Amino acid sequence: MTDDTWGRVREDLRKAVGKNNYVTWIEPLEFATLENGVAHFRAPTNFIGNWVSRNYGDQIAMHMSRNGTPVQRIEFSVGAAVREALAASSVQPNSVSAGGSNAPSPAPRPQSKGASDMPGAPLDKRFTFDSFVVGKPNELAHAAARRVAEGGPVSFNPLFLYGGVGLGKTHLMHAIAWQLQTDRPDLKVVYLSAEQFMYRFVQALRENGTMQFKEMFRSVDVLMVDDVQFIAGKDGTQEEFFHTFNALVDQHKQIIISADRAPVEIKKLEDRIASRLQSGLVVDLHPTDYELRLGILQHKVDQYRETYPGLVIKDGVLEFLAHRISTNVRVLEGALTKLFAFGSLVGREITLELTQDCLADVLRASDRKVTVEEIQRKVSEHYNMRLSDMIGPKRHRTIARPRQMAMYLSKQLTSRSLPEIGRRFGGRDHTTVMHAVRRIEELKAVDNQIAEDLELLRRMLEA
Ligand SMILES: Nc1ncnc2c1ncn2[C@@H]1O[C@H](COP(=O)(O)OP(=O)(O)OP(=O)(O)O)[C@@H](O)[C@H]1O
Repeated sequence: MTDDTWGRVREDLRKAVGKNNYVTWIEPLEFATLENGVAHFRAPTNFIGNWVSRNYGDQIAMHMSRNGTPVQRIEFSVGAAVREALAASSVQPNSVSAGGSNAPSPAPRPQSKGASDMPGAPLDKRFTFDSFVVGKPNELAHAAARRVAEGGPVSFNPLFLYGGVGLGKTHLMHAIAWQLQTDRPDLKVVYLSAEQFMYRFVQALRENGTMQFKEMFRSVDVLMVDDVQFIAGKDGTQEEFFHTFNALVDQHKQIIISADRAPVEIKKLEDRIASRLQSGLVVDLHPTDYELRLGILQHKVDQYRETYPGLVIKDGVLEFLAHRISTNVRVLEGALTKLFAFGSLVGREITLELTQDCLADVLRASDRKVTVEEIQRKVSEHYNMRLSDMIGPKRHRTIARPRQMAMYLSKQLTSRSLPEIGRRFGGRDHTTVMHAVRRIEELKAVDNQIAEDLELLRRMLEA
């Protein structure tokens, strides 16, 4: 492909994706080679490459083909060329987690005091408190987020939100930002991913702009950093983050952090940083339960009604989905989107049968995988004991026996190793788990009650 052709493709893409998206995502790309139908591009960072690949890959391929260069695949690698345009651009890359694969165009960055010269990512306009469904697994995180969003005196700093993939961390952070923008436009609110923080920092180092970088970050009123686990092991960035963090806390500025796990569990994160991160309020988003999943689906269906008026969804379909898709909310949403699109395309009402056909692959992929935590919960409910006793030190038979059963079930139903199971049971040794497994196997053979209980628990867990 000649430079001319790439020029025309870029022009078409600019029209197709809009100026902001174009400047942020397409302009930094450098066309490298075209071989055997594979177009190779260099992107300034992995982050940009991944994002473009997921969100604009098809469009790039299409416009190349339309301009006489048919391609089957687009590939990205990280190249040395970092376009000045990106550095100079006031529009910064959105976080991957802020959008996911079906992310809409980034909304305009919130306008706030001094926002024009601040780094930060655009907010997703769908991620507000109104669209966040609250249930038991996320009620504490939601309440804490609401409190911070009031913008009153800082009562816990930082607010540290953690939880597994797709459980709503980014959604809550954006919701806080949106509310603050509306109610407290006087505050400088900055949201960005830890990867972007690093990117800005490295860029500042390269351009001798560290002073400016420091001043910029230390002048914000509310700083939100998403997916902070990303900076673990990146020494320079950790150090800078630590100083930024301390400077803001000293000034009583609110900091909100998210990660995929608790601060102490983030490997290669310096101890002093981990301890700083947990010095405020640490709340986790638990895996969704059935009720929450159903609530989210119902909420989404209400929203979809505007796009697909008249589309009928039969009783039992949402319950079926809430039951069968228990991985994460993003997958749940994706399934519903596909179902609605399919239903409206074929002009049929959405029945259970259609759902099973249309979502066969999604349903297969999310066949239930039992976790040690679920096992602990179910077993403690069954024996009417406190969940904390599962991991606690008590050795009385009424507690020790169910604990051994939970260890046994964990070995049977999950792929966790003995040491991993031991760690999840309050840091016990793998020999303790091994002993428990053997003991329960023996008891099962001679004690009908235990055998029945185990069978019942297994069925409940695999349901
Ligand atoms: N309680 C909820 N109510 C409504 N939507 C939700 C809820 N929880 C998650 N979602 C939706 O699920 C999707 C994934 O959420 P989000 O991106 O916030 O997850 P995350 O925890 O940041 O995940 P990651 O670890 O991948 O960054 C989003 O579209 C979000 O709107």
